[in-house]
Amino acid sequence: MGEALAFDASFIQPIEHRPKLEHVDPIDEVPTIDLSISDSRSVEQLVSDIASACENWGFFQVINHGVPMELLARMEKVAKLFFDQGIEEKRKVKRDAANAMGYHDGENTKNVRDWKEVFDFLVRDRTLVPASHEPDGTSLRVLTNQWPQYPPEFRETCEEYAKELELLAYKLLGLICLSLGLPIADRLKGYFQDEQMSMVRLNRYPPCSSPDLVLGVGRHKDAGALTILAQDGVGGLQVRRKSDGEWIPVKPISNAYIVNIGDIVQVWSNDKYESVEHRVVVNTEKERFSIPFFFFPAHHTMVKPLEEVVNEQNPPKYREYNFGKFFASRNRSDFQKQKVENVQIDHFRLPV
Ligand SMILES: O=C(O)CCC(=O)C(=O)O
Ligand SMILES: [Fe+2]
Repeated sequence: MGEALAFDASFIQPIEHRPKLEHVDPIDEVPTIDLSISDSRSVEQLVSDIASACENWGFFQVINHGVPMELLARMEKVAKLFFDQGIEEKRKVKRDAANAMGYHDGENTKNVRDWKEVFDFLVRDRTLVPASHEPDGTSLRVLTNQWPQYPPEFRETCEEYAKELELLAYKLLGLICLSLGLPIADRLKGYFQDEQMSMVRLNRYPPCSSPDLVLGVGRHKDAGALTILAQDGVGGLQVRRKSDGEWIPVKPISNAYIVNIGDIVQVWSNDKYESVEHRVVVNTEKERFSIPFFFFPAHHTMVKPLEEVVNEQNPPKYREYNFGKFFASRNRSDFQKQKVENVQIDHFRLPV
């Protein structure tokens, strides 16, 4: 992805979405939560910290999360070695309409091109997904991973990483369950076992001569249940603060993961927790790497407010929707510019 692309109009954000690049001093920041339990820190305290972070921010960072830091370091290394290759090499594992996994450098968020290149792989290889976004279509297709030859340890490292992150995802899902007052931490696990659609993405954001005109990823909400993100020390992720709508940078903390609530947890919690908008700004100097793990349930999951959460005073705010179809519609814009804004959970909101 060359610097000359800076002047390609497809990257240019509408004026109202261009980033302010001057330093913003956040009055308060995304909370950091220690996941370890000790004599001085009970599970109840941890669950209560998770509840406040989910309600107030929809985003938090976690430390003492159990993922070995040497494994993350190896992931960052193979990501860099892969992206540092020439475009011809990377395009050998290019994603296309037939295979959604692999390398690509042309994603659109809200119809503007993102200033990044990515490599995607599934946590469960050979995952079933709906063949089309059409609501009536019932046929499925199989998504498979494709792996580059270089670096040779790429595949093994990615597979090992995905397994570790899945464990962290279950841990966080359990804590979120408890924080919503559900009696059993494993209540939501069944939606993910066997056929989960979870995937890991390696992102590289190249430096850009006009960072004021573009975004690494345009503002968006994540469609899954949770996202668990590793970012390097460069910074660039910004979160829309719920209290005032300001874009607040998420400070890089070494050895921490950033966790955010996705659309599914918003619906499950009947809006107690919200999936918050975020975006990535780029800079003139440094390339940035990040690695999100998107925790997605099985394609056939029907998403609706949890029975344990709704009652007469808090009636369901959404009608149910099929996650696989939601995901398929959301991803259409990756290949073809869409004339309309892509699907959002608000389309399933029930009238009050
Ligand atoms: O790179 C980042 O910091 C965030 C990326 C992101 O939000 C996404 O890929 O959904
Ligand atoms: Fe995101």
